[in-house]
Order: sequence, then structure tokens, then C-alpha cells
Amino acid sequence: MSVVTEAPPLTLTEVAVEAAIAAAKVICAVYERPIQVVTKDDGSPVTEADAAAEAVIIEHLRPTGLPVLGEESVAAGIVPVLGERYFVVDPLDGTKEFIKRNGEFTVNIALVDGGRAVMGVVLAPATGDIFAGDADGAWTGRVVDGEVTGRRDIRVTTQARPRIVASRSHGHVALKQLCETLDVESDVSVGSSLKFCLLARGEAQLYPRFTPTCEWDTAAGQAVLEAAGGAVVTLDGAPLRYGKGDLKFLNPYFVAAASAELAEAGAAEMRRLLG
Ligand SMILES: Nc1ncnc2c1ncn2[C@@H]1O[C@H](COP(=O)(O)O)[C@@H](OP(=O)(O)O)[C@H]1O
Ligand SMILES: [Mg+2]
Repeated sequence: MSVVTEAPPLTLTEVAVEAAIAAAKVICAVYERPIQVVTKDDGSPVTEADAAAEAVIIEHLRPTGLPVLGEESVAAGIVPVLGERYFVVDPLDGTKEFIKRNGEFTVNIALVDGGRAVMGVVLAPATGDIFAGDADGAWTGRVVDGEVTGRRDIRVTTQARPRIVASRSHGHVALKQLCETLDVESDVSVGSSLKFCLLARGEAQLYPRFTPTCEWDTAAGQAVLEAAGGAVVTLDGAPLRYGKGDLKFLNPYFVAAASAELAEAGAAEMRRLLG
């Protein structure tokens, strides 16, 4: 008698990793040739890579049966009925960086459950750097030839004078004041959700966001950071939450940090600076 052993079904994190790797392949193909840029109704840039990558991700997520809230679908007027649990997708976060060709752009896939981002995968196609976080913790690795290599667990670090990361293309004048009052060690500008990942990997401790973002920009990064021990709070000190359809999925300003204490200190200082 022969025994047939079936492979166990993929976890939702594994499905998201496979989807992100497939999307990165599509994005890299566009990145290698001259990029056509179109301006969306809200004035933001979009490329052929954004829609193509989102389509590939949706195909990969379809067998899970869960709804998918995708940036490009929403821009096209497609908003599914969202229950308690659904995926949130930004197929190409940091489109401005993609167009500038500085490598700081990411594929983002998150799982939202009960208004919280509970799982996230962030992949930077230009470098292959991949980050994931879920209830089992956070890890990073590098995608080579479509496979994750060098996988290792990651954790936030804390230090007396925090290192700060901020948007490269969407800055705010109050940032300089915040750096002075919090006595930060250094501040660097980085595009896309990689800012959350730098915190998760222990290379920076604070990411204050004084300019608008949407839920697809933050969900995967927040899940990675929280799984690595960090926190993301709005200016009233509450965790950043998801499912704000009545606000067109726009986030309030927030502070991401390596600890709940630092996030609260940053939020208090931002409240003071923004009056
Ligand atoms: N006025 C605005 N309203 C909503 N989101 C905005 C915005 N200006 C910038 N963003 C968001 O900020 C993201 C870029 O963040 P960063 O500057 O940290 O790289 C953009 O992601 P996309 O590049 O996916 O459009 C976009 O969604
Ligand atoms: Mg984005």
C-alpha cells in the first residue's frame, strides 16, 4: 500500500509572500525599461507597474476567499464589502521613488482582522529585501530567483538618543523641531513603507508622519513593526486602526516607534508642535 502525503496548506503569510514575490517580478520588468507615468485624479503619480502588480496579487490571494482592498482597485472605484478579515494591498508603495529609480519602493500585503493589521509582508523589488510579521513574530530575508534566502528573525532596538526616519518625498517643516526637542541621534529620509521595516530591523527607532497616508501605505509595515516589538499610534495615543471606509481609508497623522513609550512621547510632542 502506498501512502500519499499531502503538503500542508500554505498559511496566509506564506500566500502573501508568494504573491509579493510574483508582484515584484512584474514590477522589475517595468523598472528595466522607460517608465510611463500617469497622474491620478488626486494628483499622485501611477505607472503601468502599479495596476499590473495589483492584478497579480489579487490572483494569488483569490483562493483564500478573503476580500482584497487594493489601492489601484479603490482608485478605479472598486471597493469590496469588507468583513472582519480582509487583505489590504499597496502593490507599489513609493511610486515617486520608483520613478526616481532610487530603489526605495515596496510591495505591501497585509491582513486586517477586527480593525488591526495582524499580518504584513513588505518586499522591496529593487534589492529583494523582504520583511514579514504575524502572530509568530517578525523576520527578514532576501528574495533571490523567486525564493526567500537568509531568513532571520528581527526585533526592534531602543537607545537613549533615537534615530529617526521620515518620508523622502512628503516631508513637513515641524520635523526639524521634533528632532531638536526629542534630541535625536540622526535623521534620514527614506521612501515607502521601508521606514517601518528599518524600525523593525533595529536600525532606527522613530518614524513620525505629519503628512497624509492611506491604509494601504501603512497596514503591512505596521504589522511587521508590531510583530518585531514596536508600536504605531495616532496623535491621541491610540493604535492606528483600519477599515475607515467613511474617510476614504485616509489615516490620521501617526508615530511609529520601537516602543510604546517612545511612540507616546513622539505623539505628545507632535500634538504640541501642531497645536
Ligand atoms: N495627499 C495625500 N493623501 C493621501 N496619501 C498620500 C498623500 N500624499 C502622499 N500620500 C501617500 O504617501 C505614500 C508615499 O509615502 P512616502 O512619502 O513615505 O514614500 C504614497 O504612496 P504611493 O506611492 O503608493 O502612492 C501615498 O499613498
Ligand atoms: Mg503607497
